[in-house]
Amino acid sequence: MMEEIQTSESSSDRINTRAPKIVGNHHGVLIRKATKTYGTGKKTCDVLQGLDMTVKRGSIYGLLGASGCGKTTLLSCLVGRRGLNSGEILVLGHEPGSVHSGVPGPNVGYMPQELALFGNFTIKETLFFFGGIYNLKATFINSQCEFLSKLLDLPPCDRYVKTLSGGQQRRVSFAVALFHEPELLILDEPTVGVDPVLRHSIWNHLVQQSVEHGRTVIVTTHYIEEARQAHTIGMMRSGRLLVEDSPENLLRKFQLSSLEDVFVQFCLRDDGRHSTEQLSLTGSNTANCDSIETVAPGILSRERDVNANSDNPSCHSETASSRQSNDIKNDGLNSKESINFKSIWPCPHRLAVLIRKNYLMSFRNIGLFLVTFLIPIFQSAVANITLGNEPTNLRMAIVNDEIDSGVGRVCTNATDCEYSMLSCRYLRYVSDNIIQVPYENVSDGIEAGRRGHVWGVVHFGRNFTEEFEMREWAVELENIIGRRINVYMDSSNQQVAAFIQKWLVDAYGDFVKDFLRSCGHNPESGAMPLTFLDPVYGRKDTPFTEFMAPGLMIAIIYSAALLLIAATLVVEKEQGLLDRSLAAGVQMSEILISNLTSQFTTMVGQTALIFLGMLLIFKVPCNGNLALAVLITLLQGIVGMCFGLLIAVVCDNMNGVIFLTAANFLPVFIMGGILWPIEGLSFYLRNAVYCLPSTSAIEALRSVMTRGWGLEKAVVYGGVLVSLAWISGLLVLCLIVLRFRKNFS
Ligand SMILES: Nc1ncnc2c1ncn2[C@@H]1O[C@H](COP(=O)(O)OP(=O)(O)OP(=O)(O)O)[C@@H](O)[C@H]1O
Repeated sequence: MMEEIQTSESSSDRINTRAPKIVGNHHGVLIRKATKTYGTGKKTCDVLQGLDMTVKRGSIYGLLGASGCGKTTLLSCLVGRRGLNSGEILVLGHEPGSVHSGVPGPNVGYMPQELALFGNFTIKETLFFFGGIYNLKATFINSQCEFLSKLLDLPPCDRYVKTLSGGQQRRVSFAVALFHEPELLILDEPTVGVDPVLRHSIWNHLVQQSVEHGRTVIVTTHYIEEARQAHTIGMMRSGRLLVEDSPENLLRKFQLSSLEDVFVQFCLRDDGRHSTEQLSLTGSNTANCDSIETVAPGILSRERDVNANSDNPSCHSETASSRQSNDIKNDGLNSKESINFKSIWPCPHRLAVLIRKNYLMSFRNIGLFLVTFLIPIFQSAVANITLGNEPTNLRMAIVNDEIDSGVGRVCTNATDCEYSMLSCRYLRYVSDNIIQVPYENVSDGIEAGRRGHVWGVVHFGRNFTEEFEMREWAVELENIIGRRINVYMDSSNQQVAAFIQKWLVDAYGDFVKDFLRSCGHNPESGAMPLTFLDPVYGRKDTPFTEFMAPGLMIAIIYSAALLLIAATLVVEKEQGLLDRSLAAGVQMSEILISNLTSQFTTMVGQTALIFLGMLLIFKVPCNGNLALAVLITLLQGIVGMCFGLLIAVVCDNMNGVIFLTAANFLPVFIMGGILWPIEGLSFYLRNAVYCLPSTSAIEALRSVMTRGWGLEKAVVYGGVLVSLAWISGLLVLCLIVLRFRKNFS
C-alpha cells in the first residue's frame, strides 16, 4: 500500500524544497564526546557527559535509559533545538542547522514527548500545516493522510484533534513525524499510551521504513522489550552510553533472555566500576549528574536497588577514543560547517503558513476571539463609567447654632435683602451631592464622623448672621471668628474631601453674590479678585475622564497586545508545538514575525473599537488629528507586542508570563502618568519615568487629543520616536535572548 502511494505520488508531486540528499556518508548520526549542561553555578546539571553514539544510516536505533538520563536532551540536540557545550554531532553527514543538512527541516521527522498538536485543528489541517512548512503539494499530503489513517488506524481526517482520545492523539503525532517521509526519524517515546496491537504495527512500519526505504530511525522507549526490533540498542545512563550493540549480541553475550535484564546487568557493572568488554565498546566518561528518580516500568525497582548498593555512583573513565578518532576524521566532524545567513532569513511560504495557522487558531476558538475584542471594550467602559464622576450622596453633619425655634429663629426661604438666618440661606447653595444631616452640637457631629456616618461637620455660630452684617467694619477678631463657617472633615478619602471642600467654597461664592444682588449691589463686588477665564486648552470643567482617556487607551491596547502574544507563544512552547515547528525547519524569526502580523490585525480591531467607544459613546473629544492619535496608540500596541515577545522568549511557562506582565504593568502605567500627573513626582523620578515605554506616548496622545497638537510639536513627535526606539530595542533584545537561550538552554 505504502509503495503504491509512493509510486503514484512520485517526485514531481512531492516536496518542492527538500534539502539536497546527502551522499557519501554511511552514518545516519554520529556523536562524539558530547557534553551538555543545564544551569549555572551551583545549580549546574551535567546531562550529557562525553557521550558517543553511532547510528548507521538506514537502521533503527533504540535508545534506552532511565527517566532523566538525558535521552530527550540528546534528541533535541540532534534536531538542532539545543546546542552542545562541547563535542560534535553529525546528522545525515552534516551539522544540525547547517545549510545543507535539512535538519532542522524536511530531512527529519521529529515526534517529541509532548503531543505537540493543535487541538483546534482537524487531523487533515494538522498535516496540511506541517506539509505547508515543508512546502509539500496538496495531492501528496492527501494521499499520505489516507495511507497513514489506515496504517495507524486513525479516526476520520476531519475529526478535531482535541476530540480524540489520548492514544489517537499520539498516533496523529506519530503520523506528523512520518508523513513527509524524512531521511531521519527521531521519535521520543512514540508508543506510550498505544495498545499492543497498534504498537506492533508501528514497529513493523518503522522496520519497513528502514529496510525498504533506507530511512534512519532513532527511537526512545520505556518498553525495553519492544526495542528488540531495533538493529542497534544504545543503553544510556547518567548522560553516557553504557553500550551500543545489536539486541541479539547483547542477549548472547550475557546469556540472558530479556533486554531488561541486560540493562540491569550493565547498570550493576557501571556502579561496580567493572571494566567489561562491552563497556569498552563505547567511550564512557566521568561524573554523575543529579539523582535519577524514576526509570522505565519494570526496571524501576531494580535500578533503585542498583543505586542503593552503590557507594559511589560516579562513572568510569573512557576507553575507546582511539577507534573514534578514525571515525571522526572519516565523517568530517572536525570540519565545522558554516550557518548560511540566508538560511535564517524568513521564508515567505513558511510565513504564510504560520500566519494562516494563527488566524485559523483564533477563529476556531470563537469564545477567545470574542473575548479578545470584548475585554478592551469592557475595560474602557468600566473605566469611563467608574472614574471621573462626581461623588454623590455624601452625608455632612450640619450644626447650626443660629436655629433656636424657642425664640423664632427658624430657617426660611427668604430671597430678599434681609439679614436673617443667613446660615440657612447659605446652605441652600450647597451642592445636592451633599446630604445635610442636622446635629445638635459639634461633638455629636464629630462623633458621627468618627463612626463613619458623615464625611464631616459644618458648624455655624449663634451670631453668624449678625457678624456677617457687620463685616464691613468688623475688624475685631471675635467678629471675624463669629462669621466663620467651621468645617471638620473626614479627610481619609482625599478625593471626597476635595469635592466637599470645593462645593462648600463654591456655595459661599454663590450665596454672597446672590445676597449682594438682592441688596442692590453689584454681585461681582463680593467675588474673589481671582478669575479663571476661558482656558487656553481644554474646558473650564474638563472632566477627569478626559485627562485619563489617552493613558487608559494606551494601557488597554498595550497590555492586551502584550498578554495575547506572550500567552499564545508560551502555550505553544508548553505544548511542545514550538519545538516541533522549529524541528520542522521553521525559523524563530518567522514565528515572531507571523505572530506580530496576526496579532497586529487583532490590535487594529481593538484600537478601532476603543476609539469608537471613547469618542462616540463616552464623548471624549479628539481636538487634534485622529489618524495621528490612532498611530500613537498602535505604536504603543506594537511596543506591547514586542514586550510580549520578549516575555515569551524568556519564560517557559504561563506563571512566568503572568508574573512578568503584572510586574510590568504597574510601573509602566502608574508611573507613566495615566492616573496622576507625573509633575507630582520628585525631580529625579520625573526624568526617569520618561525612560518607560509609555510615558512619552501618553503625553503625546494627550497633547493630540486635548490640545490638538500635531507632529510639529516636540512632545508629539517625541512620543512617536520613543515608541519606535522601544520597538527596535525590544526586537533586538528578543533576538539576543533567543541566541543566548539557544546556546545555553
Ligand atoms: N531545560 C532544562 N533545564 C534544566 N534541567 C533540565 C532541562 N531539561 C531537562 N533537564 C534535566 O536534565 C535531565 C535529563 O532530562 P531529559 O528530559 O533529557 O531526560 P530523559 O532521559 O528524556 O527523561 P524521560 O525518559 O523521563 O523523558 C533531567 O535531570 C532533567 O531534570
